[in-house]
Parts: sequence; C-alpha cells; structure tokens
Amino acid sequence: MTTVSTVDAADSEVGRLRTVMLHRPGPELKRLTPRNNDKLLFDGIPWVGRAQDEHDAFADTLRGHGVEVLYLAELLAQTLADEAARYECIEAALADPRHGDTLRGVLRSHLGGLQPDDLAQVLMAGLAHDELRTGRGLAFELMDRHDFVIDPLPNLLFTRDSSVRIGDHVAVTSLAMAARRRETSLTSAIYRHHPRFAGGKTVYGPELENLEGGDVLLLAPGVVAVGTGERTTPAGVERLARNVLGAGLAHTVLAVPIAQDRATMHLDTVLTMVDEDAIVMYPNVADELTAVGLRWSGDDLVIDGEPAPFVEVAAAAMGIDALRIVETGLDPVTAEREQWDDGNNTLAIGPRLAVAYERNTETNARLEDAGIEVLRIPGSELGSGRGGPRCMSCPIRRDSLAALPGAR
Ligand SMILES: NC(=[NH2+])NCCC[C@H](N)C(=O)O
Repeated sequence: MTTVSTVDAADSEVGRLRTVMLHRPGPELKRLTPRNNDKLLFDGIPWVGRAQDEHDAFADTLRGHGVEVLYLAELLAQTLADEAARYECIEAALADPRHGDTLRGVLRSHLGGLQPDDLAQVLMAGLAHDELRTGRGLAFELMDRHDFVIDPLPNLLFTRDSSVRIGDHVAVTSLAMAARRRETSLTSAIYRHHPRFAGGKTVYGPELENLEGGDVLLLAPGVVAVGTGERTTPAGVERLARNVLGAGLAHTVLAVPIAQDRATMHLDTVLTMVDEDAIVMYPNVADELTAVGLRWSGDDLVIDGEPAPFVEVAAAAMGIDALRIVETGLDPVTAEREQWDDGNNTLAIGPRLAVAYERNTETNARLEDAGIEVLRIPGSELGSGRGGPRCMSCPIRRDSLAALPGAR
C-alpha cells in the first residue's frame, strides 16, 4: 500500500515519484576537452546540444508521468539571492590552493560583483583563464592558458550523488573525487537557503567522511543499503548508519562492499530496484556481492552478524521471502556492455515502472519479461559521463510504501 506524500520525503526506491531534482547539462559540459575529460570523469567529449535534447526527453518523460521536475540551476540562481548563500558558495570556489592571495582577492571581488544568475553560471561552468579580464598575480600569470581559474563542474548532471533524501531528512554528501567535491557547496546552499527547502532536516553533511548518493539505496521503508568502494568509504557508511539509525530513520543499514573500479563506482551501477521486491542486477557480480547489517542497540551502532550474500541479507532485512532478480544483458559479454552503458541504472518512478536508456535492448527486454514497464530514453551523449537515469535524478518526494510507520 502506498500513501500519497505531501512532504518532501522518500522511504523507498519505487514509491510513486512526485518531485525530482535534475540538472540540464549546460555550459559546464562545453568545458570538456581531450586534455581534461579524464580528470573531469567523462569518457569522451559529449555533443552538448544533443545531450540537452536527450535530457529534455528524460524530463518530459518524467513530467508526462506526473512528476514535478525541479532544475538545480534554477534553484541555485534563486538561492544566490541570499547573502549568506552567496558568501558560502563563493568562499567554496576560492578554497583552491592554486590561487594564492592575489588571485583569490581578484576573484573574490569579481564573483562578488555578479548578479545571482551570472554567479550561478560561473559556479557551475567555472571560469577560464582568459575570461578573467582583471586577472593578475603570479599564480594567474604562470597558470596554463588552457586551465580554469575556477574548475567547471560537469558532473552536476548526476544530481543523485551530491544529495540524497532519506525519509524526511536530506543527506548532503561528501564527494570523493576532487573533480566533484565543490558540487556539495551548491547543493548544501540550496537545501539551507532556498525557500523551498530552508528549515528542512539534514542527516549528513559534506564535512563528513566520503559518501556519495549513488551508493545509497532505500531498499524498503526502514532499510537502507550503502555501497562502499571507489567512492563511499567504510567510514562513510558507518557515519551514515550512525546518523540514520540514531535519528530513527531506518532500523537497518546494510554495508555492501563493491569493487574499487570505475565500472562499479557506485552501488547503483550494479543494481537498482524496479519493484517493491525486485532488482535489476549485473550477474557478473551477483555471486560475489555480500552485505552486513548495522543496527542501533541502546545508544550505539552494532554489526549484526557476519557478511552474507547480499540478496539474502537484503530480503531478511526487508521482511520478504526473496528478492526477485532481473539480470543485466543476456550473456556475460552483453551484460558487461550493458552494465557499462548503465543498463542497471534505472530510475523507478513507481512500482514496476522504470526509466531506462533505450540502448540497453537486452536488459530492457528482460525487464519487460519480468513485468516491468520500461520508459525508454535516448542516452548516446548523456552516457559519456557514465551515468544513467538513476544517477541523473535526485528524488525529493516519493509516496511512502509504508502502510503504517514501522510496518515492516
Ligand atoms: N550514481 C552514479 N552512478 N553516478 C555516476 C556518476 C558519473 C560521474 N562521471 C562520476 O564519475 O562521478
């Protein structure tokens, strides 16, 4: 049973999606060059106009199913009307050891003079060396002309990673890769200063141990799985578990070790939920994936048992007999290709209703065989950042799956 939500909250991956935050790819993607794309975590140089068209198709698909789409860029520009938010975001951009005092001073007055819309653009797209007409100082003079005085944030596209809703709280995460770290200064400012969110409850902050939203899966009301690998550290899982369990937002947090590999950078690259009791999962890791439960006892965190196969630990915590599994691809080679192209990275917008990249034909066919309706979107250009519909979306409000509080 689901309950229509009237507050910003989410207690599952599949409750009817009501509001989502997306980021339409913008000028920050035009900063990608063959010199910097690896450092900026893109596999190629996307055709930006086409990426925008693909993203618009994604947003239209969501709106067509009654989902309210909020855009990060608009929220940010509105947030930057607030003095405190401006100060925080500007100082975060200036906390770059490459600058030195002279350049930092120049930048502070340059950014301080910009209107909210323009400031938002610079904070997202960065500032190229030759765009800073007033630039001076040794650091500025000796900087490579191809370099950015303020680095662009092309991975803002993946709104999943920089914040995540857990119950009626929001976790602003602590991103692991240098190229992404500044993103959370923007999401943090939005949640704290935008009138739509101000006063909301938070359960994690960017100053804490590394944690990325792509690793966090709300398996069921009260059960949160957290991957730990290339991005989220074990200490990050422990901290989130402590905060989430301590605040009574869940009864169990599952720590799920994943390979420290680009192909499996987040838990949502190997599995996502498509129904209350079903996941789409990459079979080449299925056999090895384990989980260990964390619970709250008295006033402390306890490890509940030994690591055991993920699907078993998850089903037990969720209070169901078994998790139904739809496998990526058809054979190991197809599976590897479709996993890489984010075939697993579906966004459920309701039970048995998921958005997926059209290119993953075999995985999508399997999902349909399993009774999941697949809403296909193009992703030829969007995919070059290595993220699918789930990575590109941050649910703000979903209908609750819990019939009653503590039902499971
Ligand atoms: N939740 C996800 N799987 N996000 C994908 C993020 C991709 C991005 N280029 C990165 O490396 O960080």
